[in-house]
Amino acid sequence: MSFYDSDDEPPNLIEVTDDAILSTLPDSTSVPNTARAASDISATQQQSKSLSQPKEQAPKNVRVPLTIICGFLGAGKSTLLKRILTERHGYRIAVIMNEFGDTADIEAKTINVASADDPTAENTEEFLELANGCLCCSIKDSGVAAIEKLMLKKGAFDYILLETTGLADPGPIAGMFWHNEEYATGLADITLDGVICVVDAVFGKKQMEEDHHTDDSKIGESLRQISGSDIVLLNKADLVSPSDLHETEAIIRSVNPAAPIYRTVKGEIDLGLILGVQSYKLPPPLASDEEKHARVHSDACDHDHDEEEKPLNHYQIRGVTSLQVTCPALSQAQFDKLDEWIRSVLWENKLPAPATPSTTEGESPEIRVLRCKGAFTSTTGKHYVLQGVRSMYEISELEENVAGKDQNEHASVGLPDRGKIVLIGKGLDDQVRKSLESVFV
Ligand SMILES: Nc1nc2c(ncn2[C@@H]2O[C@H](COP(=O)(O)OP(=O)(O)OP(=O)(O)O)[C@@H](O)[C@H]2O)c(=O)[nH]1
Repeated sequence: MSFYDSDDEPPNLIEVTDDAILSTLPDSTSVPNTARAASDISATQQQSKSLSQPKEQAPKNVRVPLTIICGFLGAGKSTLLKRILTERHGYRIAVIMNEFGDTADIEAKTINVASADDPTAENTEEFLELANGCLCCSIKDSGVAAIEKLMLKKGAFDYILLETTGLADPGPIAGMFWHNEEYATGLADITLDGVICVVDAVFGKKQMEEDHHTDDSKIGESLRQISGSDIVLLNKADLVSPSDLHETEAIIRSVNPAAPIYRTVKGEIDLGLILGVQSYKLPPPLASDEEKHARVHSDACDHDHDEEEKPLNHYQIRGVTSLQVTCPALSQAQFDKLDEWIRSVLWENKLPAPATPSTTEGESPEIRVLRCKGAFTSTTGKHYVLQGVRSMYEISELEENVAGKDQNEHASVGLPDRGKIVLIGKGLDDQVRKSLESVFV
């Protein structure tokens, strides 16, 4: 069946009135219509008209960054979205609010969620003008076809935000956008900037505990969301005590040590920390424990730091664990061994056979890596970044102008003295650590 069979066909643009514009905003009262300049209005009308057919002068060679916003049910995803859309950031943003819940469908690229009996799945596509002068194209549809069709309007917006449902697993969605070269149409024009997970400071810990207690062969959604994220926002920080915040942060960090955690109230955050961060291109912020500790506690930090590093002795998150291994500058042989090791673990879910088999070590448990990141150098002085989502991974050489940047210039840039590899997933025990470390001997 063709992807563009009539049932799957994404909707055409509908003309919108000012009332329609305001009613589609997350909170229409917060966007004063009078704030729009006449020139902005005519620009909007011009854009609206041009939407039904691609603008000929639209730049075709620039990739549009996309940020996925996932997070627990009611954690504050829409609040964050609203905040981004009403900030003066200069981006013209396309927003996709969708029902990307059935991840298997996404992987199969056969999504058609607009089922006749789902009243929320009505196909609408609207073009909005916001008070800050940015344009917002909102697609309340959920198929890949809708995104591809959106990309035909490339040039009308320069950033895409995709808000998933509270139950969505961001991994397959991120994977789809990350390695989209195989798709012939619009998706190839998108570059994945990063995945933000909004965690509810009030219920997040309970949610993770519940997911932790589920069947050990499964991984709960909240843990998948945290493990698949590049940035975590611990939202509703106003509603809980500092010690509760700290405890939730510790759990999040134990699941995903590679993601910076920022405390927020109603999604209030410097947008430079979450948008345009190029998580899949630049070295991950694999800070030392001390630096990570400082970053997590940079603001609203009013608790006793001596209390901080107490282990979580009442429970451990069993569903997902992480493994961090440092590595020296790699020779070509070590580089090849690392590549082979990663392939075995990500593709075959097992450790490669050791060069000298040990009689003391038993069968390795099944390994399931949800996410891996790393940054390291070669003995020839080249810098590399490792990125992986599920079974897909990429080791890319860092451009010299990026590698040479001062660490302070960009939160994500700056190579550690020693390389570091982080794996997040299941079955990452000491045997896996030893096996990975043996690559660097
Ligand atoms: N006190 C407080 N309330 C917040 C904060 N952030 C969001 N809320 C409120 O929490 C409720 C849920 O926020 P939403 O932004 O709708 O959450 P969501 O993640 O989009 O919800 P779903 O789409 O249903 O999963 C709303 O009533 C918000 O006003 C915060 O930082 N502090």
